[in-house]
Amino acid sequence: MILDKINTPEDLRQLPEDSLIQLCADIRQKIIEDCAENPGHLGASLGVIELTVALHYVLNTPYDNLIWDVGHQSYAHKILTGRKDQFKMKRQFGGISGFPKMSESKYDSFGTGHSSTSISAALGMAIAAKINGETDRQSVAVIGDGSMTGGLAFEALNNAGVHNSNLLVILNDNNMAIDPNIGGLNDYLLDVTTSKTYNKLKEDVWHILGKLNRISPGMRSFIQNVDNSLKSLLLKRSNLFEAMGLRYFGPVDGHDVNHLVKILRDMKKINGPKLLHCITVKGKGLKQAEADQTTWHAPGKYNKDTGELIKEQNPSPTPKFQDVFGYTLLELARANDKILGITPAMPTGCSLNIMMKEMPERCFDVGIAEQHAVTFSAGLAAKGFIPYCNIYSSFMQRAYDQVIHDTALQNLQVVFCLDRGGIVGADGATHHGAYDLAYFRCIPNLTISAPLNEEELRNLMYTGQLPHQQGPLVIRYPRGNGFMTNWKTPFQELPIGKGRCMIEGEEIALLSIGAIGNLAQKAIARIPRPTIGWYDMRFLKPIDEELLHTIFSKFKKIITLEDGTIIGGLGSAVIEFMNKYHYNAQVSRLGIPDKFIEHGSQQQLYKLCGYDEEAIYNQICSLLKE
Ligand SMILES: Cc1ncc(C[n+]2csc(CCOP(=O)(O)OP(=O)(O)O)c2C)c(N)n1
Ligand SMILES: CC(=O)[C@@H](O)[C@H](O)COP(=O)(O)O
Ligand SMILES: [Mg+2]
Repeated sequence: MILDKINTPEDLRQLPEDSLIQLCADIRQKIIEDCAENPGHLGASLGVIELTVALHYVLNTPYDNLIWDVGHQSYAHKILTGRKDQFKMKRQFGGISGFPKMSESKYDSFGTGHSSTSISAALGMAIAAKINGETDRQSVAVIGDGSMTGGLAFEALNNAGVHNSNLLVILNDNNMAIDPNIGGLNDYLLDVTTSKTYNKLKEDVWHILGKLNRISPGMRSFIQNVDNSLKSLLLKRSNLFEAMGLRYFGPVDGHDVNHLVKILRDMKKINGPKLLHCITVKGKGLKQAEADQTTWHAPGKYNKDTGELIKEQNPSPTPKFQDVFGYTLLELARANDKILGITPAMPTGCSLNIMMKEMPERCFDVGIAEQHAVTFSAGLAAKGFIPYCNIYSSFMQRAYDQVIHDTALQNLQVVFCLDRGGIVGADGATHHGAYDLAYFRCIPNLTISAPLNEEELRNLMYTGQLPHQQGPLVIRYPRGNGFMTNWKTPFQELPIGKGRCMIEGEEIALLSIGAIGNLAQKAIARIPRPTIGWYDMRFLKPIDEELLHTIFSKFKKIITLEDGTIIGGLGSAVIEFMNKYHYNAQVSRLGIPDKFIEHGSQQQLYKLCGYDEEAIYNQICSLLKE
């Protein structure tokens, strides 16, 4: 294996060009073998192996900046940049991250995980290099066609066009996001790829480029100028990226490593912002992954020889929360024709695809565009529809102002279903839904809820569409399976802002919000009753003050439990209540501490944060001893 001899890009750059194809094959084999046992984002990473090898071969990394948008496609990059042996432990507790991370490697020029950031970051680095007089330093952003639909990417392109910096954007166009990439940009990219006029222009540009290599620098700049003025008019009219001020090259075959090397070498000689459009295949090299790209985006375990997916040994008898959302929304939508479903590019992830199958005209996949998803929903609500806007908690961070300015301020009835609230597991720090309870609690008009289980999720979703429901409602639930086998219970309206006592107690009151309360229940079951009282608060805002008065009048020891950051969430709300009404109690707050939490299983991370079942039990015991 050639890969055996390669540990760093410096080793790679010693290889003759004719061995690059074999190196790509070796890397592909390693990724397929390792991910079979230790799953991750397979499809995207298989699609950029040739690009990764060509980039590290031509660029002078880490002096040159190389930024991977989202970063889920960075496996070949990790293998080639000193992490070959650690790759087996990626995404596991204590192992390397599944995403690029500046603290992990000097070759990770910028940390990613959320989409559409790469062009902004690369432009920042390109301008920094320019200011520093480093005219030879390249800054390269590799961004997918899906991530290019994000508003931030467009903001960056718009800005890049007016700076004469050494920025290269590689558009990795595989015509897919996690689900099929849909929208105007996607149609445009397909047009560019197939248009005859366009390909003619492209050939002319390559022709000039080829000649540039063989002539003197003075002549080169003269021809470049002539080429620019002759073509700019035509290209600017016909090409979006040229119109924004970037020179456009392509489309090229993103799996022809030797051709990519040649093109990248040529492009290094051209100053100013430029974009190379590469056509790739998501899942390249594994038949099943190419055939079903959505499943193989992050497929779980599979047989490395046959590519057959391995079924879970003991599948959970309870449903995933996301599926409870999906089936419940369809059920509600059948009965209420005002209900619509919105997702920013996660129809499979959040299970809106369940409603999409039956009612495609009432579901909207708006692209990787969380800000737009929220304001679009607000617009629909302003005209009397009831949008269920489903966004993963950590991606909702993008749309904060849209929730405040466009939705809450106008008190519009949008139901925000926040999937992946709390610790998510292997995706790690970029993806934990740690902050939502805290960042939403300070927004007026917003009702914030978190269901304890499937039945509660259904009832909250039901309550959200009732005619007397006012303003925006947040329903926040975690990644993974619920707790009930018979979860399709009849709908019941839940009183807004009301919590409930689950277990009566005498010495300590444990107040929880959301599904993490089920761990509290288990911990309390180990203590002889009736010592510990358990309260499921259901709503963080408005918080149930009546219930809190009852609790504070009875208990002097209180534990709060939330699967979210301690600062600003339930614990903070309870302490604020205590101060407001001058109660005096000892309040211990369990939740995510004030630091970024890495990757691992959910259980490992609950333990790390001090709120797994054992930690809750220990906290109760230590309070009992006092
Ligand atoms: C802000 C944000 N929203 C959603 C996601 C979830 N997500 C991760 S990868 C992906 C699809 C990306 O598509 P593309 O950029 O084309 O890359 P590909 O997977 O096709 O290589 C999505 C929606 C994310 N990481 N960040
Ligand atoms: C890279 C990315 O952002 C998504 O693929 C994310 O990993 C999906 O997470 P779930 O597995 O929780 O749907
Ligand atoms: Mg794509």
